[in-house]
Amino acid sequence: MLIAIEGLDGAGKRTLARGLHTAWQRRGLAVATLDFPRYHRSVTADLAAEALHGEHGDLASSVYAMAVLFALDRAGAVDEIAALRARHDVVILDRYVASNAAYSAARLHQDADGAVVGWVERLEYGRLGLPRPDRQVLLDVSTRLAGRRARHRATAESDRARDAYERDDGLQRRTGAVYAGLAAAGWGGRWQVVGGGDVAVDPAELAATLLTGG
Ligand SMILES: Nc1ncnc2c1ncn2[C@@H]1O[C@H](COP(=O)(O)OP(=O)(O)OP(=O)(O)O)[C@@H](O)[C@H]1O
Ligand SMILES: Cc1cn([C@H]2C[C@H](O)[C@@H](COP(=O)(O)O)O2)c(=O)[nH]c1=O
Repeated sequence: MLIAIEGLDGAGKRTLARGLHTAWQRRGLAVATLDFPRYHRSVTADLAAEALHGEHGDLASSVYAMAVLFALDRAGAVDEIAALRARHDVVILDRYVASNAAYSAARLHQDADGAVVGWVERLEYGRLGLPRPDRQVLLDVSTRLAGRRARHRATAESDRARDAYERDDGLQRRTGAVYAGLAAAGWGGRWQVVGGGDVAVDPAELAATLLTGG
């Protein structure tokens, strides 16, 4: 089972992914987690991060160029995803293709049925051959809470200074709206929305729900 966790910067995706991982392991399942972008493992991922921290000239100003970098990072992981799926009951992806759709559309002030969302779908699920996830979990934390967590993390961890997307409150707000639209439309497969109203998500409960298909 391939599960993608999606949401805003600072929403708590990594924390939730760890919680799900532990919950499924406790049930005796073989679980693997893969984070995107694959920092320090993929040149394209590192180029994207560097661009979002002000390097590489005007690279970050191009929505499509940034999206291609993120997509090529994932394309380089197609075999790895297949191998992980072959050896595990559950593979958790911390961000996946929908991140590219949501952030690109938000940057272009488009919504979930805008042109760039269709372009991401054709590029990644089409030409690059990425597998569609069995379930996409949208961690629907408010922009305010996600922003507060991202700011707190930036002060607490010296290597986690906020990047250009994280500093842009308007972009985060629009990204949240696009994510909601993608989930409502069932973009790329089935979605489960959790954490709305900033309620705490119990990873063990969610792990059980995802397995039973609820
Ligand atoms: N449920 C929670 N309650 C309190 N703090 C949380 C919770 N979830 C995450 N945090 C904290 O918020 C910060 C961001 O969390 P996390 O790294 O999991 O977010 P993320 O969505 O993976 O972020 P990004 O996409 O920017 O990497 C971290 O400092 C984390 O400890
Ligand atoms: C994978 C991916 C990410 N992004 C955006 C989302 C974030 O703002 C940055 C960096 O990701 P991180 O999880 O905060 O490290 O990049 C994107 O636009 N498209 C993608 O495919």
